[in-house]
Amino acid sequence: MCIDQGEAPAFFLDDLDREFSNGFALKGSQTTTVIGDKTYVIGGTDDESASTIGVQIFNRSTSEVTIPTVLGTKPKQCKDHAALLLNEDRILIVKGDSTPEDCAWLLEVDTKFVKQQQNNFETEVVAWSKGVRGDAEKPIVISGPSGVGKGTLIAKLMKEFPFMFGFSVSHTTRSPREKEKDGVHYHFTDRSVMENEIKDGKFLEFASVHGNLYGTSVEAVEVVADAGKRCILDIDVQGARSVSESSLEAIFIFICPPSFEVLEKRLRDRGTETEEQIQKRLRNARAELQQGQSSGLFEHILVNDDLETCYESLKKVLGLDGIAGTTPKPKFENANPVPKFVDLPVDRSVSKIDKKICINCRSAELENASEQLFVLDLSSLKGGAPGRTRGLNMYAIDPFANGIKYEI
Ligand SMILES: Nc1ncnc2c1ncn2[C@@H]1O[C@H](COP(=O)(O)OP(=O)(O)OP(=O)(O)O)[C@@H](O)[C@H]1O
Ligand SMILES: Nc1nc2c(ncn2[C@@H]2O[C@H](COP(=O)(O)O)[C@@H](O)[C@H]2O)c(=O)[nH]1
Repeated sequence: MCIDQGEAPAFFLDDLDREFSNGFALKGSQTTTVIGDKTYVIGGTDDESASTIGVQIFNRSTSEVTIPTVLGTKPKQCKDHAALLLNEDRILIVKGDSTPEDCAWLLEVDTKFVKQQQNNFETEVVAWSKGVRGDAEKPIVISGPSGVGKGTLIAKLMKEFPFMFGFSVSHTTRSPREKEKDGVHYHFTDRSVMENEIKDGKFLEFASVHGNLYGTSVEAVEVVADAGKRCILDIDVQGARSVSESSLEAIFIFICPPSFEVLEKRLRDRGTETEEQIQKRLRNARAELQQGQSSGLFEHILVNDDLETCYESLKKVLGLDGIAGTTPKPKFENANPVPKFVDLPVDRSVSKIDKKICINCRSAELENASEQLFVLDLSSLKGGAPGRTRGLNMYAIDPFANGIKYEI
């Protein structure tokens, strides 16, 4: 067997007590998890039409129930789930009747990220992130004044290494330029829509740049990582600072022009801005150059004088000098049968052995097998909300093939 032997499984059955002192009663599939004075009630909502799993907090010292601000992508409702407290700061939710890709979710309740957001929102905050397998390489943040050549360098990188890099498509309230496509260069949006989405916690970072709103959604970064690629963000210095303070670990690169005059010429020659906008961008460039070079935020500062020389320096920083970029990464092929569904036992109990969560799934997958053991290995979890918690390992153990592990 690949789970540790000799340790008695600890069974978790959360909601033994289904009524609270203030008369608040749990509904069918809701579970409770206690942390200090707070009981997190997970599942269902007051609005039964809601399609995602709801969260309420019962404060035992005040007997009040609050609905927190919920950040991150929320998991879809399911008929059943199990809840397990991890490290006093996040709760693992195992969805019953789900696919392996959608079975593990983490609700951060007291992590560094949640504490920061509580200060911003001045409310109770919790944040969902989806547990996913494998690691993602650190995203690359590229900043520099408007017209310095960030977009040109990124386009070269993506062209040479199409299988390696993916671009984080930002949201912006500025109007599209002639050749720009919605959803490719930017998600073009209205200010009021974007402001509401910012309030809803959709953005990893956002800033007002040259009079318009720009922002990186959590989803923009995560879809690139989900596709197995390394994410590139083209954002201004304010945005880079916000990313450095977020839970996203990234590499920060600042691009400088050889001189202010050259920067001005490139902006003018590009021909995409009015004179008024050019003046505004140049005024902002002075401040950005000063901050970029002196803030200590950027680990790498490159001068874009000759394009090819700067591109080679960028490749070197990324460890790509001498690497051919056209070969796709081999896909992981799994020869073993894998279960299509994770189904919780009737009593919703799952057992935790060290950092492994074991679930006796009812399975229609394996003929003659009434159940099979499904293991969620949390020993290499990385990152956290917003978005995805990576490094989850999942495998099934065939009850008939002693010791054979099926990677999912
Ligand atoms: N090394 C270079 N030498 C000469 N021209 C360059 C060089 N790098 C970029 N350019 C040109 O400068 C202009 C501005 O480049 P680009 O649009 O990539 O800048 P940017 O930093 O992405 O600007 P913004 O922040 O406004 O999006 C473009 O016309 C591009 O072709
Ligand atoms: N903070 C953020 N800055 C962003 C984002 N997307 C782009 N940008 C920066 O805005 C300026 C202007 O871009 P332009 O396309 O109008 O020329 C440039 O410096 C970009 O780096 C973002 O999501 N967040």
